[in-house]
Amino acid sequence: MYPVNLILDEKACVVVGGGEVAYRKIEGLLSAAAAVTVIAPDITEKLFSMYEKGLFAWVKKSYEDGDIKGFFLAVCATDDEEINRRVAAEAKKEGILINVVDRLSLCDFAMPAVIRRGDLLVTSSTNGKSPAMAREIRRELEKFLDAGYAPFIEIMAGLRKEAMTVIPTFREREEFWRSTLDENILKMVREGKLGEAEDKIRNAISSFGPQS
Ligand SMILES: C[C@@]1(CC(=O)O)C2=NC(=C\c3[nH]c(c(CCC(=O)O)c3CC(=O)O)Cc3[nH]c(c(CC(=O)O)c3CCC(=O)O)/C=C3\N/C(=C\2)[C@@H](CCC(=O)O)[C@]3(C)CC(=O)O)/[C@H]1CCC(=O)O
Ligand SMILES: NC(=O)c1ccc[n+]([C@@H]2O[C@H](COP(=O)([O-])OP(=O)(O)OC[C@H]3O[C@@H](n4cnc5c(N)ncnc54)[C@H](O)[C@@H]3O)[C@@H](O)[C@H]2O)c1
Repeated sequence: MYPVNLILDEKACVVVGGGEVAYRKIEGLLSAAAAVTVIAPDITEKLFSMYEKGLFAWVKKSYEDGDIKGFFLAVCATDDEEINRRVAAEAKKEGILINVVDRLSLCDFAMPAVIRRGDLLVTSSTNGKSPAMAREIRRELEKFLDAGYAPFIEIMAGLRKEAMTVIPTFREREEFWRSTLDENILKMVREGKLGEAEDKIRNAISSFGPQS
């Protein structure tokens, strides 16, 4: 498996099926800001209330060949083996990225277990060997990934820009960040001392120079 983070902003993605598993996949796609269409004759209550809020489009029908044409990515989450196989075949023919929820052999990509903290994304997968284990590892890692990381990444985006104006070369910036952004900073973030961590880095940027 080769890890990539797909950029889905507003890209047309389709989910075939509207059960509990489809719900999990739809939530993931919406978290990535995809434009989601669901094709299914019926959907769960939870999904229906999301549909009523306008979170995705719903084509209320059973899948037929041709239904996923034009989509960038497709997820097939029905309980019908024959439909899963046909959706995968259409995706292959049309060159659409496909995930069939319980059939790695029909997939172009598999879903990992996901932790999001703002723009921080941490994922866990087992090459399909044990999804339950991917889930448990995700739950374990969640304990260490503090909510403070999300606002601090926003702060870091600003500090990074400042460093670019002060520290001239890529090589020096690389060296700078590797020595400045250490475990003490991460500890401050975990303790909620975001301002203190920011000041420490800003001081290091302003004192950067041949003499330092
Ligand atoms: C990570 C996660 C993401 C997500 O779904 O978004 C995910 N499965 C999750 C949970 C989960 N899935 C299953 C159980 C029951 C226990 C068990 O069987 O282990 C549990 C645990 C639970 O729900 O407690 C059943 C299951 N899943 C697959 C098969 C088929 C097979 O193995 O042949 C079967 C057997 C069906 C059957 O027996 O009928 C296949 C896949 N499931 C994957 C992803 C892909 C590989 C990921 C990897 O590399 O590990 C892959 C290959 C394809 C795909 O779906 O992309 C999500 C955790 C999210 C979270 O909580 O964070
Ligand atoms: N990968 C995973 O993580 C995982 C975990 C558990 C189960 N599964 C498998 O995923 C499948 C779906 O599970 P579920 O619990 O969501 O099932 P479900 O029965 O709740 O939902 C199935 C959905 O598929 C839709 N559907 C059925 N035929 C269709 C068709 N011809 N066209 C469009 N939609 C159609 C139904 O309307 C329903 O919304 C099952 O086969 C299950 O074995 C996968």
